Amino acid sequence: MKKTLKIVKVGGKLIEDENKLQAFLSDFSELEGLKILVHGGGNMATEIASKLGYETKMIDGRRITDANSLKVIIMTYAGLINKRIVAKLQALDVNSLGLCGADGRSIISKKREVKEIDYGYVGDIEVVNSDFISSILEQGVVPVFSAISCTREGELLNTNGDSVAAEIAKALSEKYNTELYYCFEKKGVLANSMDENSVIKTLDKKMYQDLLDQKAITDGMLPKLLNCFGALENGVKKIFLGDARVITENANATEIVK
Ligand SMILES: Nc1ncnc2c1ncn2[C@@H]1O[C@H](COP(=O)(O)OP(=O)(O)O)[C@@H](O)[C@H]1O
Ligand SMILES: CC(=O)N[C@@H](CCC(=O)OP(=O)(O)O)C(=O)O
Repeated sequence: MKKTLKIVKVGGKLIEDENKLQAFLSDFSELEGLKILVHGGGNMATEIASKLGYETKMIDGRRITDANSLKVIIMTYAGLINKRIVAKLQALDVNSLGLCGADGRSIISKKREVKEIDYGYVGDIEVVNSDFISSILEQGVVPVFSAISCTREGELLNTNGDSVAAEIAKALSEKYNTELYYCFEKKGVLANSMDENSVIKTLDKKMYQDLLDQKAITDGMLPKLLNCFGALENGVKKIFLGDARVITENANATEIVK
């Protein structure tokens, strides 16, 4: 029988608040079984870029990444945020290993082709090295991924954190029963973005399409849900979206179903 593997993505707005980050990591440290953490950090990168005089441009929840923003992103995601999270997990007695896509050739991507929009140094994931990742897991070590992938030619690329989590979950579904949890600043997917309590408990593809038609899904929720439905169709067993507590208590969150 396959073991269960939980892949948890935590968004940038939760990790930039020290108290929220600590509470989340404490809950994460108590999760039983095999687990992987993927973190974002978009807000912090925007803030640091601005201090350096670089302007940030986002389209539909995705960052337009020029050469300067790429440098900021590598330093912020793979450096500051990733290493801080790993150190905090060590203090919580979770032996963890911080990675970006170049480490262990774990996430190989291709630079996104320019169509209507030039996203710049942004990667679309081609291969996840599931043998390498499972070899870490089987040693009892928890991989912590930043939202950076790497091309076969050795170029680091900014990669949406939600996509990193979904692609890891899909690739590891051959070896494990995978469950995907997206933790962000709302309680779940909202039917009405003005009403924090309009959480949709169960979201299927038909309802998703209706919400898209009504323009009730915008910004960062667009890549999140696109990734969720892609993951569900590619072997991922359970998917929940909610606030930081969704990993321990998912009754009030959104479950994605076919
Ligand atoms: N229908 C919706 N339900 C919930 N959030 C939504 C919805 N539509 C747009 N959003 C926005 O999407 C954001 C989540 O995406 P994002 O900011 O990228 O999160 P994270 O950085 O945590 O991954 C929410 O904070 C909210 O502003
Ligand atoms: C290409 C792209 O959009 N990459 C994202 C990666 C970080 C991320 O996903 O961070 P959050 O989870 O905090 O939103 C970005 O640079 O914003």
